Parts: sequence; C-alpha cells; structure tokens
Amino acid sequence: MRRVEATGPAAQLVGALAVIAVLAAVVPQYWLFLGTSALVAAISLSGLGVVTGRAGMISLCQMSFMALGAWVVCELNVLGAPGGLIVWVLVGGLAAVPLGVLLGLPALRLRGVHLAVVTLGFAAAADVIIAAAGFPGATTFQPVLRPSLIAGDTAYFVFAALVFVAGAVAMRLLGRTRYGTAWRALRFSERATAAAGMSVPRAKLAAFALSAFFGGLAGGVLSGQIGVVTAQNFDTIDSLILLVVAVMAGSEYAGGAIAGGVLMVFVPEIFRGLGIPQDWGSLVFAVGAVQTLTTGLSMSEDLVRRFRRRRAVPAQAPRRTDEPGPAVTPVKGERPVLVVEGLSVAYGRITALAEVDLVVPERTVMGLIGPNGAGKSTFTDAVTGFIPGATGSVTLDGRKLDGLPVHRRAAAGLRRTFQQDRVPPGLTVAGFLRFSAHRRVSAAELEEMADFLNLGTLERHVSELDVGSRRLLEVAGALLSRPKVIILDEPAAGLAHAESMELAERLTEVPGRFGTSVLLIEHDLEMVRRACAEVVVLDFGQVIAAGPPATTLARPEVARAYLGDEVALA
Ligand SMILES: Nc1ncnc2c1ncn2[C@@H]1O[C@H](COP(=O)(O)OP(=O)(O)OP(=O)(O)O)[C@@H](O)[C@H]1O
Repeated sequence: MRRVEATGPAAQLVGALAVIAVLAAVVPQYWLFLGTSALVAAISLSGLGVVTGRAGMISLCQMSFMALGAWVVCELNVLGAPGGLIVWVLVGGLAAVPLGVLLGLPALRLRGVHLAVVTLGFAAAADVIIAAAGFPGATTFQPVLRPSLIAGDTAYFVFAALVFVAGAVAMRLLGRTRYGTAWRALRFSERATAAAGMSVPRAKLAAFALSAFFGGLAGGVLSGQIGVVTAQNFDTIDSLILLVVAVMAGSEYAGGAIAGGVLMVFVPEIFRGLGIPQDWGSLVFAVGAVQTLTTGLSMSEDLVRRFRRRRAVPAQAPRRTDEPGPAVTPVKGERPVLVVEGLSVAYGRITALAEVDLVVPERTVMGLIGPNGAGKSTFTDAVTGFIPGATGSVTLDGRKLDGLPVHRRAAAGLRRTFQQDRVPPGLTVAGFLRFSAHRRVSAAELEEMADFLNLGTLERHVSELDVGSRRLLEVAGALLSRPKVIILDEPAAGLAHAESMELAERLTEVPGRFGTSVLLIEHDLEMVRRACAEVVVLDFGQVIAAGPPATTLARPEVARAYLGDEVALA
C-alpha cells in the first residue's frame, strides 16, 4: 500500500482544510472578516506570482483585473443573473482573461522598466474609466447577494479559503505542465525557452491570462465580502503594493501568497492598534522587497531552500574521471539532413557570415571550428532562427525552415545548446529533461539518459549542479527530443580534460543511439578529432576548408587561420 508522505501534496491539502475548519470554529467574527480580506489578497497575489515570480515579468495592473472581476459580479447581481454569487465569481475571473491577454501583448516586446511603465499606464487609465463608469449597484446601495449557504461572515471566510485552496491546487497542477516549466525557463532565458521548442509569446500571454483570471476571481470574492463596491477599493497604488508584496513573499508559492495576503491586511491593522499610521505598513513591505532583491531570495524561496538543505543528498554527480576506453570510430552517413545554402549575416558594417554553404549528412558527427570571431555562434543563431535578418536558406530533412521562428524550428527537429549556461536553476534535473524533451518521456528513458551522460540523481535541483554538469544536462534535454540535428555550442566548456574526452566518445554514439546528427562547435581540437567524422573550418565568416579531421586540420590555410601567417609558415 502507498503511504501518504507527511509533507506530500495530499497531506498539505488535508492540513490546509483542517486549518480552515479550526480557524472558522475558534476565531472571532471580526478577525475572520480580516482573514477573508487576507484571502482575497492571497488569491490575487497567486495570480500575480505567475507573471512575476514564475515568469520574471513585471505587472502593475493586478488591481485593474480585480476591479473588472468585481464589476462583472456587481453587474450580474444587479441583473439578477442565474447561478448566484459562486458562479458570478467564476464569470468575473473569466471576464478578466481577455484583458490579461491584451496586457500581455506589450510583454512580447517589452521587458523590465518599460513593461512596468506600460502596465502602470494601463492601471491608471483603468482607474479613470472605472471612476467614470462606477460600479453597478453602488449608487443605489444594492449589495451583492450572498447565497444562504455562505451568508454569514464565518461561512464566507470558508468560501474564500476554499477558492484560494482550489486555486493553489490548480496552480500546482499547472506548474507541472509544460507551461509551468516554460514560465520558470522564461525567467532565466527567453532564448533557451524558444530553443527548447516552446513559443515564448504563447507562454507569456498564458501567464498574463492566468494572472488576470486570479485577479478577477479575487475581485469577485471581494465584492461578495463587502457587498457594495466602489472605485476606491481598487486604487492604482494598491497594484504597486501587491507587486512589492508578491516579490517579498514569493507569491508563486501558495504559502508565499497566503503569507503576503496576511501581511497586507494584518500589518496595517497592527500599526493601527499601536497608534501608528496604517500607511506605514507599505514601508515594511518595501524593506522586505529590498531584502529579497538583495539576496535574490523571496521569503518562500528562502524557506524552501532551508528545507531542501535539510533533506539534501550530499552526492555530487558521479563524474567519470577514468580515461575513456578505446575510441569509437566516428561514422558518416550519406543522405543530407541539414542543408544550409548561401547563409549571410551582417551586423552593421561587419560581415559575420558570407554566403556559407554547409551540409550535415544523416547519422554523422560533424565539427564546426574556427578561431574566435570566425562566425560559429552567428552561424548557429542564424540556422536556428535567432537572427531574422539572415539571408540564405536552411533545409532540414527536405523541409525548408526559412522564415520559421525558433520554437518551430526546434519542434521540427533542429535543436541547439548555448555557449553560456541556460538551464533554469529552479527546476529539478528530471523537470528540466521533461520540459526540454518536448514529448512524453518515461522514467526509464530519463534514467537511461542520465546514465548515458552521467548526470547523477534525477531528483536533484539544477542549482546544485556545477557548470559542467549543467552543460551536459542541456545536451541531454535536447537529445531527449530526438532531434534530426543538434548543434552543440562548446558543450565541453567547464569539463575537465578526461570528461571532455568522455563526452567525445559519447557523442560518437549519438547518431546510432538517437538517430541524430551532431554539429559540434568546439575549440578543443583533440575532442573534435575524437568525435567527428567530418570537420568544416570557418574563418572571417567563410568556409575555408572541409573534410575528415586528420587531413583538414593539417591544411596550411587552417593552421594560418588559427595561428596567423608567421607562425604557420615557420
Ligand atoms: N551582436 C553583434 N553585433 C555586432 N557584431 C557581432 C555581434 N555578434 C557577433 N559579432 C561579430 O561577428 C563576428 C562573428 O562572431 P561570432 O560570435 O559568430 O564568432 P565565433 O566564431 O562564434 O567566436 P567565438 O569562438 O569567440 O565564440 C565577429 O566579428 C563578432 O565581433
């Protein structure tokens, strides 16, 4: 029989329900009313946590989503719409979704402070519109009707708590989907997210839509709580405070959202009790947010990290340090799988690539080498779709990829890794592999891949891995998607010599094992000799030599490119 782990999700859910029941039974009405306000803030903060904490974007208009949700509930109440408050709250949440998508559109192009300005501008405009239009029922003092089941303040507290818990469960489940992982990846690197086959625009819009939905829900619950809603309930300044609290508490976690909601409501209340102006509570949040930004850890992340440290398995990845066995002879297929023709890229007056032609045959490991600045990274960027202004054509297994965005090329079977570490630290090894695989992978496949590239335990967090292991993890994730071609941009950076040689051996096995051709960009020529059946040499954006490594690397023009005229001729 399976045991329910004391800290597992089921146990947490049971614990949360038990806490709600106890609070409802023992806490006085006034405090329960404040508790409901804290829950309203927590529901809204959970939504905001998707955009800020998970996806790393800034949104300063959460109050506008709340206002829309509340407005819809008030209107349905005035109209006497069927379904009652519980249904209206849901409708209010859904009504905010299109607004969230609309607000997400600028996020496709803007980041940081620019996105903050746009969302703040929107919130200010929404303020004006709401103040002019007013809330249905506000002037006639027609309060939002609660169904008899949740008519009392205690019952309404339980209702708000259940909405929060249902939202937290949904968030947790969503967090395990490809979108959930994509948001975390997005926060770390948009380029890597796209290279893993995920549409960055879709992931960003989904984050804003979800955030708006939770904002709308919170507004709806608030309107049922206070009955008569006015524009003062949704001040723009409150959106700023929500963001500050979301950052400080880490509202992407359910615990962080609830802690944030409690702080937002009870800190001003405590200040009031002490005779201090309530607004000074914002100062506390500001100090907390500064602390978070300084340490890089929100309250929730700090707690999670401490908890993990206690349970951590000390093992590092069991790197192989023994010298590799006999080299597997690199193989070369015949049929072309990646055909690049006339690829050119110019950065202003610098020609980084000039009419480059390159063919990678199927089931082949091919090296792409050249001195610094030769154009190797530009080639990778252009072929995988990161440079829209590149000219020429790219054909993968007979299919033209020209004009396709990065994620579509990746989904078509053209994957890449990056020179710099692009693996999101917030994931586990297994979580990253599943995301990067872009298809359903079994536990056995994950184990096999971890064994193949020596990744160690699948449950470990990426943040616990050293740089070399992260590079291998990136390669493993891309390979799991079974691409037709994988371009590896200096995968051995950060590895010791023996490990680089080991990786070279592994790469020779890749075509046979996964049916994938490899284009290996590498400065370590010994590794290139071991792994590659074919090598192409770039210099000043042009192909200057190509052929088997032994003969190609010995050619004088290659030596000149690497060492300069005088040394080559000496
Ligand atoms: N964003 C950019 N803006 C302007 N010039 C650039 C840019 N990126 C690259 N270049 C220039 O394009 C040329 C090719 O650079 P690229 O980074 O592709 O070379 P590389 O072979 O990958 O070098 P390395 O081995 O050092 O990574 C160089 O002259 C470089 O200075």
